[in-house]
Amino acid sequence: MSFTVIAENLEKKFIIKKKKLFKKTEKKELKAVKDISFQIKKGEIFGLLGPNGAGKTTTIKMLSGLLKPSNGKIFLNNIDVNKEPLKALKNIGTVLAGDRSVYWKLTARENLEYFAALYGYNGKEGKKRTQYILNKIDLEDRADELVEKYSTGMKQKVALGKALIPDAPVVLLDEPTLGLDPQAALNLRKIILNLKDEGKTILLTTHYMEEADFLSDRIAIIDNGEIIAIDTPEKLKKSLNETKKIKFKITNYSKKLEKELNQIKNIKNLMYKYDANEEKHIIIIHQNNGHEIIDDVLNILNTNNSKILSMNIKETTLEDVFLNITGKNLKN
Ligand SMILES: Nc1ncnc2c1ncn2[C@@H]1O[C@H](COP(=O)(O)OP(=O)(O)OP(=O)(O)O)[C@@H](O)[C@H]1O
Repeated sequence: MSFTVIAENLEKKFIIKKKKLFKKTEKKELKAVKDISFQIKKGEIFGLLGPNGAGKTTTIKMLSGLLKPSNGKIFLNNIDVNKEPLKALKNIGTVLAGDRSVYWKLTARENLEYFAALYGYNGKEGKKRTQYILNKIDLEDRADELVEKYSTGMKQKVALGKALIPDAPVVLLDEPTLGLDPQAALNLRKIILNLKDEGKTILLTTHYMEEADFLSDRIAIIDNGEIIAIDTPEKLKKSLNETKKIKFKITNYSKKLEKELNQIKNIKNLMYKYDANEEKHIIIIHQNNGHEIIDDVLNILNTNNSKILSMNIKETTLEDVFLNITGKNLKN
């Protein structure tokens, strides 16, 4: 099996300086990325999914040569980044989260023609390459307006267009849909899928589990600088087969009710929230495999004068996978 991207035992330490009143500045070491390894196959979309501060951006910055790893190795198209950085880094195009590297006082076309020239596409070649990219990022109609007038989604497209100019086989995308409205996010996801169809190898980071699930062939879930699970979205979700998630909307809720529900033998996990819009109490119960708990729940609700308004059994999501491994929510 040949891999286009290989990360071996990558580690990144930062030295944090803390100023203390009347005391010397304290230095502390922070391990943002701790000994992570993964391989990405040619033509694969590989998602790095994790909460804020998990180490996703730091990983992408190491892969793109913007940060030097404290330890570990990176191979891009079998070239060791440490040994031959210039040759290796020719294989990637990177878009960092909130990319500000395009010129807002130029149009998208002017920006792309400028970057095309930097990559050695001159005159007609540059114009041709720009036109090709504008088509790819679906921005032809508005290509001759100033970037400063664009929406966040359009600016993100220009940043992606810039990363595509050199036609590198690997594209690194850090939080590509961050801050975009749902329609713009959907458009960008379609563009990313088209890139995969063209044979590009893509690594994207995201903290949106739906995005990781929708786009990725394989996902590495990262938390606290460590990869805690790595597989296809389907297999990650299947690995949770032992629990079924049942959501109840109910009329009354109390600490006594919660305590009694938690005493049901085969409840693995119980979450409660109040829906202020609908003025309803919601409980979500993870039930251990093969042990029906619905009868027990109904009895307890009954004795606590709480009526069921609705009930549904929920599909497992990557959020559940994350919760199951770490005991916390991905969104927090
Ligand atoms: N240059 C730096 N100096 C010191 N600490 C840093 C630096 N860059 C990142 N960190 C720290 O490393 C950890 C990982 O940050 P990173 O940006 O990689 O996370 P992330 O998963 O991309 O999250 P987010 O989506 O919030 O950016 C955080 O604790 C962050 O504060």
